[in-house]
Amino acid sequence: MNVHLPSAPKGPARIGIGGPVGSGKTALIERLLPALARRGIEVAVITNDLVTREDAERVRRSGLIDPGRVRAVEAGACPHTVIREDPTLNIAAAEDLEARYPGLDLILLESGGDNLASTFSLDLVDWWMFVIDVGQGDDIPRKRGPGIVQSDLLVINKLDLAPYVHVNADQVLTEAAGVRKGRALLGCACRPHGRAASDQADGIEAIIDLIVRDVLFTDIPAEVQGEA
Ligand SMILES: Nc1nc2c(ncn2[C@@H]2O[C@H](COP(=O)(O)OP(=O)(O)OP(=O)(O)O)[C@@H](O)[C@H]2O)c(=O)[nH]1
Repeated sequence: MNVHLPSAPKGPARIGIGGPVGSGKTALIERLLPALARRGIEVAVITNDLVTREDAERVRRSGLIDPGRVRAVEAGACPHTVIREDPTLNIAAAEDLEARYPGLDLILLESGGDNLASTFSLDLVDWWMFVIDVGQGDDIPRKRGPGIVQSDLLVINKLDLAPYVHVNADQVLTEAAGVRKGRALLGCACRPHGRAASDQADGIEAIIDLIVRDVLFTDIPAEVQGEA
C-alpha cells in the first residue's frame, strides 16, 4: 500500500534508528518487521556498521524480510559521520531500494552504535528515534545529549531487564519525560527471539501506532486527508 497524503513527497518515508552500542536497535527492527507487515506496511532496511556487514546479515538471515530489501553501509568511521555529516552512502542505498521496490512505505535506517550526541541529518531521514536501554543505568536520560533530547521518539528498551539490574523503570520513564519536554517517549522490551510476551505488552504496537500517526499519517480522518 502507498499510505502517504496526496500532498506528501512521493516515495517511502525514511526513519532513522540510533542509539548506543547494544541498546537493541537491531532487536527493535526484528520486532517491528513482522508487526509492520501485519498492517500491510511495506518496509526495507539499511544497516550501518563500522567495518562489517554484520547487522545486515543478521536481518537478512532472520527470515523476517526479503533479503533483497536489506542494504548494508560500512561507515568506516564514527557512525554519526555517515548519518549526519556526510550521509551520501545512506542516501544512495535508500535511492537504490526505492528504485528497486516502488511500493515501499518505509525505509528503516539503523545507525551503528554511537554515543548520546549522535543525531541524523534531515537530508537523510524524515523522522528518527533514539534507543537506549535500562541496562546502561538509570541515569542515562538525566545525562541528556542530543540523541536523548532531540530525537522524534526516545525508546527505552529492555524493560524486562529492569528488576535484574536494579533499575526503577517507572522512575527512568518519568525522568526521561522531564528531559524530553513533551517529545514522544515510549518504553519497550524487544526480548530475544522466541521469548516475547506480545507486541502489545512489549510496547511494539505503541511504537508502530506512533509511526502510523506521525510518519505515515494514516490515522488522519478521510475528510481531512481530502483537504490536504
Ligand atoms: N532481555 C532483553 N534483551 C534484549 C532486548 N533488546 C535487545 N536485547 C539483547 O541485547 C543485545 C544487543 O541487542 P542488539 O539488537 O544487537 O543491539 P544493537 O543496538 O543493534 O547493537 P549494535 O548494532 O552493536 O549497536 C542482544 O543480545 C539482544 O538479544 C530486550 O528488550 N530485552
